[in-house]
Amino acid sequence: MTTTLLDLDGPDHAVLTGASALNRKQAEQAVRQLLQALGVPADTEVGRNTPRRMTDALAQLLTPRSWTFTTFPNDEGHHDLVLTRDIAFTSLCAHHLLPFSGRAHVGFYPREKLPGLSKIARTVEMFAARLQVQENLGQQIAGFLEEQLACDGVGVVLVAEHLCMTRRGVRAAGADTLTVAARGRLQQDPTARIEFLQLAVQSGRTA
Ligand SMILES: Nc1nc2c(ncn2[C@@H]2O[C@H](COP(=O)(O)OP(=O)(O)OP(=O)(O)O)[C@@H](O)[C@H]2O)c(=O)[nH]1
Ligand SMILES: [Zn+2]
Repeated sequence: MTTTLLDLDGPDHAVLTGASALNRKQAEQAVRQLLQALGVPADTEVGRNTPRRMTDALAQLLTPRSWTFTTFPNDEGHHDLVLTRDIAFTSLCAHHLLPFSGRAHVGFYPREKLPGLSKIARTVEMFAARLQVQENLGQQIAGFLEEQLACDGVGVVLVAEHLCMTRRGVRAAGADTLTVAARGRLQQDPTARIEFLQLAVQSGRTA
C-alpha cells in the first residue's frame, strides 16, 4: 500500500484554504455592514448572531478537510473502467456566492495504481470547497486524478443545480446543468467515452 500525503503546503493550498487566512472580526463586521447596507434589520434576537453564523458557514464551505491520497498497487491488473457514481457535492458559485450542488460521477482506467475509493469523493470535496465555476470544478478533479494516478483516462460528469439560476435572476426552477470533463482515453476513444457516459448517467439520480 502506498500512502501519499497531499502537499497541503504547496501552491494549491493557498487557493484551497482561502478561509484559513480567516480574519473573523473583519468578516463579521463586513456581514454586519452588508446587512445594514441592504436595509436588513440585523439587531434582532434572531439576527444578533447572524454575522458570526454567516462567517462560520462561508468559512466551512470554503475550507477543504485535510486528507491523504491512499493508493494500492494494481497487482491483479484491473485495466477496465472504475466508476464511482452519485458523489454528492456542494460548492459556491464564484459569481453570486450562492451554492450549487448536485452529484459527481467519476471514472478512470487504472494503470499501475488503484486509489482508495473514498479518495475519489475526497477529491471532489476538495475542489468543491472554493469559489467555483462548474466547468472548472470538473476539469480540476479530472486533472488532479490524472496526475495522481498516472492512469489511462479520467472522466468527470457533474450534474448540479445552481441556486443563482433556479432561485434568483431568471428563476429557471428545476433546471440542472451537466458538464463532462474527459482526459486521455476517455477523451480520445469514442467507444470508451460512450460506455463511460452511459454508465455515468444511468445512475438514475440527478441533482
Ligand atoms: N458557465 C457557467 N456559468 C455560471 C456558473 N455559475 C453561474 N454562472 C453564470 O454566470 C453568469 C453571470 O452573468 P452576469 O450577467 O454577470 O450576472 P447576473 O446579472 O447576475 O446574471 P443573471 O443570472 O442572468 O441574472 C450567469 O449567467 C450565471 O448563470 C457556472 O458554473 N458555469
Ligand atoms: Zn451564480
